[in-house]
Amino acid sequence: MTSLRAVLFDLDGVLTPTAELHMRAWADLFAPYCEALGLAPYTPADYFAHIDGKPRYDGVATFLASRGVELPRGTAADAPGEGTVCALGNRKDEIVNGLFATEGIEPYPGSVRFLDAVTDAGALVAVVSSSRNTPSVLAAAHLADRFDVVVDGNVAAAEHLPGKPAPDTYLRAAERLGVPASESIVVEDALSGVQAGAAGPFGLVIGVDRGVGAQLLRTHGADLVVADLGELDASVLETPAPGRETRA
Ligand SMILES: O=P(O)(O)OC[C@H]1O[C@@H](O)[C@H](O)[C@@H](O)[C@@H]1O
Repeated sequence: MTSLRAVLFDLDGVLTPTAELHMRAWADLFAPYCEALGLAPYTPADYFAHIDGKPRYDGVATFLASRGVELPRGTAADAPGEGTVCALGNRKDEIVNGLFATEGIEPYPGSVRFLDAVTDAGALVAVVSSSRNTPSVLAAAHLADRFDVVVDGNVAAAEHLPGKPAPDTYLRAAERLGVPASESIVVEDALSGVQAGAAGPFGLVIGVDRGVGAQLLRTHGADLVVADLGELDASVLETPAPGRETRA
């Protein structure tokens, strides 16, 4: 049996509890927005279905579409506000950075134990996140020097890589590590993230259930679901994904 040689970790919700802060910031943005416009109220289910794991402006556009709202895209230089997709995304970025500063960022202890275990076993490791805040979140969590490769929202924008649920950012990370995707594990907590894993020829897709629900993670592409990465050890590097070789 071929060992899996690389582990590609999502960041928010997998390595750090920052998905929760992103979730709060999106609610702070969209709950009053929906109320003011008389739209159906924003709920946590909207985050999981439309926003979680996706690049910032894709999340805004997908949520607005769910309420039948279409705004001009605008540009990343738009002042935080409500007139364009980018302006709304930039407002949310102000809110989430405020939360990062006031709440602080510590990694999940179980995730650090799993990272230690696979690294000690010789696996190469990467972070693959849609977030453009990845460098500051990794630094705040004291994880910046733990990864061989980082493919984040900034790299994706610079290299014109489509974001999750497309598999491209994960494929790029495996390529940069010099490990075939088929020998790489994708670790994700978001539906868009496990979909990205299932859309590529990866060796294994692990779902971490931080609220999405184990069954939904499985039906969207996870081969294996855990509540916390502390449940796993380096033996996962020997885990074949059932039927994986028949996938794209
Ligand atoms: O706005 P950022 O920091 O670039 O992050 C984009 C997305 O990054 C993902 O990692 C989060 O799951 C989403 O909640 C977030 O919206």
